[in-house]
Amino acid sequence: MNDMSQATTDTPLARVMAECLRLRGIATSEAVLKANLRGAQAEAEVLRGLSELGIEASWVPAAALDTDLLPALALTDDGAVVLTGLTDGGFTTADGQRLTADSLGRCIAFAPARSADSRADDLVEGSGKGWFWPVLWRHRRYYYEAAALSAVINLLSLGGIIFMMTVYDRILPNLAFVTLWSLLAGVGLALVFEFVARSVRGAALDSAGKKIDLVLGDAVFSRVLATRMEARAQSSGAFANVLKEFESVRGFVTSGTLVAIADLPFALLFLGVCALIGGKLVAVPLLAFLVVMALSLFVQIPMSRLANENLREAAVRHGTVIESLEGLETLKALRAEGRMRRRHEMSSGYIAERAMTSQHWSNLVTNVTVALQQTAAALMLAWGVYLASTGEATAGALVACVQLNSRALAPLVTLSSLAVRFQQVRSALASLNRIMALPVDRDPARRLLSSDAWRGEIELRGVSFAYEKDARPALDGVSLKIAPGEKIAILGRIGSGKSTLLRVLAALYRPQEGQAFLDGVDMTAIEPADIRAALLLVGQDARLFHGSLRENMLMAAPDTGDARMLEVARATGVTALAAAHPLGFDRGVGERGDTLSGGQRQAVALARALMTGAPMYLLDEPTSAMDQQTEAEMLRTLATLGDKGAGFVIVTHKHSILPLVDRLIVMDAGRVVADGPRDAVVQALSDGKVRTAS
Ligand SMILES: Nc1ncnc2c1ncn2[C@@H]1O[C@H](COP(=O)(O)OP(=O)(O)OP(=O)(O)O)[C@@H](O)[C@H]1O
Repeated sequence: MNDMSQATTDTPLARVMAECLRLRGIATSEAVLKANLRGAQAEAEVLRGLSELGIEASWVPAAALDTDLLPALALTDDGAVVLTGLTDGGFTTADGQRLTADSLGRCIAFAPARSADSRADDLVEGSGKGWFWPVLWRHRRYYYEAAALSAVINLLSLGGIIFMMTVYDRILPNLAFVTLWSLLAGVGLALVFEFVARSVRGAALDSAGKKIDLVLGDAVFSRVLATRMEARAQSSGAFANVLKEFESVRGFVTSGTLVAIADLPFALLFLGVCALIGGKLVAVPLLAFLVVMALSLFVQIPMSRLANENLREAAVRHGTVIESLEGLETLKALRAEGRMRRRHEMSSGYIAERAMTSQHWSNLVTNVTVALQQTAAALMLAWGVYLASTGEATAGALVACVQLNSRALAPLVTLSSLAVRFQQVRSALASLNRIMALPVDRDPARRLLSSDAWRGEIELRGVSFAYEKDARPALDGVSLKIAPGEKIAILGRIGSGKSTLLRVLAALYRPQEGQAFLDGVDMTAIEPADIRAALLLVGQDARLFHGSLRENMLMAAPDTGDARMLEVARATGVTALAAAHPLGFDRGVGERGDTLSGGQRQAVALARALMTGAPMYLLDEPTSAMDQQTEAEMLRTLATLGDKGAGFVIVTHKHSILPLVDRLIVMDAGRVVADGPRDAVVQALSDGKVRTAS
């Protein structure tokens, strides 16, 4: 089987790959590989996913494998195997089979593990600028091609001008028709070449555009998904807007814009030729050229400021739009549409005003350039007449110089009209650089621990965490230990830090003080995907994603078969949801799960989590939107979970959940104020012996 999409989703490729990597001395778990390779459609995507984990790999045909590259992973008709040794004309696999090279598809060979050496870190981890220019540099071939073609086009156009001069100076006075037709044929040929060169140049830039788009687009989006929660922007809309701006950056570096830049040196060539032909006459276009250049550079100052202001306001406007769309129901119910509309209107007005001023500056440069182009032509002609009267210039030289003047100033007209865009792009690139420099979940310089056998034992030592720098900490010196399989409820008033505690346990946020351990290992030394697979969080908002019920159920465990899905669906009441729709498990759930009720969404979210078979679940009010009967069914499911050895930590405001747990933790103002066996804590609470801050 050579189709990666099949291999990564339908077969336990991640398991086989983890085994292969282990044999190669690279420790990584199935969970981590699944998290990074899921959805990889192309071979290059698999390599990119691995490279993000610091694993160097390459695709090779089976016949090219030698002992240095073994163990390697090979795709077969049934999935994947680990090749461990070479035999005559074939391979032995990790499970003792013998396979011929012909029966194998493409293979992945892994480079041996490298030790992390912090001495190189400064060079490797840049300030966020390293994502863009190196990619452009890698595609420089296309730009060289485009620049070479620009040279050809400019030189050919020079031929046209020389032709015109010859017609005036030699052909017209002598009525040399034969020469005229031969020259005309030459010019015709040059025009055909110019047309071809322009088309090829366009195609080269398009190819560069497509390739750069794929690489950079993916790099930016992957980085956004990998950004640490505490580092991401508060407004998703504003964040999304910066991503949208990536389009403008991409469009700029792969559009005809660069052609105008490549034309600029030829402006000097045209001026040089003008000096050769027209002598002193070149002073006129040279002066015009310098004035336009100076003006173009000067207007960059206000335009840069305007572009920055516009980008900021466009982010605010996008944030307003996204927030309004997400909360449309509530806005309508509160009749608060006007408030959002006004915010949108204000932003739009601000943006339009600045866009107009930018355009005004750009128009000024364009108009001045065009006016100077024409003035220079008129002045050259007038001065040319005087020069011609003294024999210093010919009529042909005059006509050629006027042409050269317009050719020399033409790229400036294009560039000045692109100045607005250039400033937008510069400003967008600066924002993107900031995003690309945000800290990510996974420190690429560290070789993180990875295993599939986490037991779910948790320990926090003096953990403190605040969402914002000077805000009161949401967790304040929390210390606790949770044994594998324990069933614990966390109680506490609203805002006491219960959800934050679960988020820190799931490694979504890192403690600013203190340490968190999983199975005795500091969580900062473990692959975040491993922590999240072992300590599975079901958040308060039970968020589903656009797609079918089945896709949502299988989201965290795509390799699971239908039998397991049905078992979990039955236990969580999701089968009833499927049965109520003609499409069954293929029914769509809408964006965010909007076509389901709140309680139904919670049932699916819980089922989705249970599919993974994690050793410990972190449940944040998982049944808050359910009716009594459904809740009772859920709780029975949770209890059976516990019986199978999995533990859970459940945040709840419901007393009906307490009989299910052995231990209670009470939180107040970010601190643990009571922790112990359930009955003892309930007693202490009812006796008023638990001291709270308020
Ligand atoms: N994303 C966030 N950004 C900033 N502050 C936050 C964020 N989430 C929570 N907080 C603050 O952190 C504190 C603890 O919130 P948390 O959600 O952990 O409380 P909780 O005990 O789970 O409350 P509830 O029972 O209402 O769910 C609160 O003061 C809250 O205002």
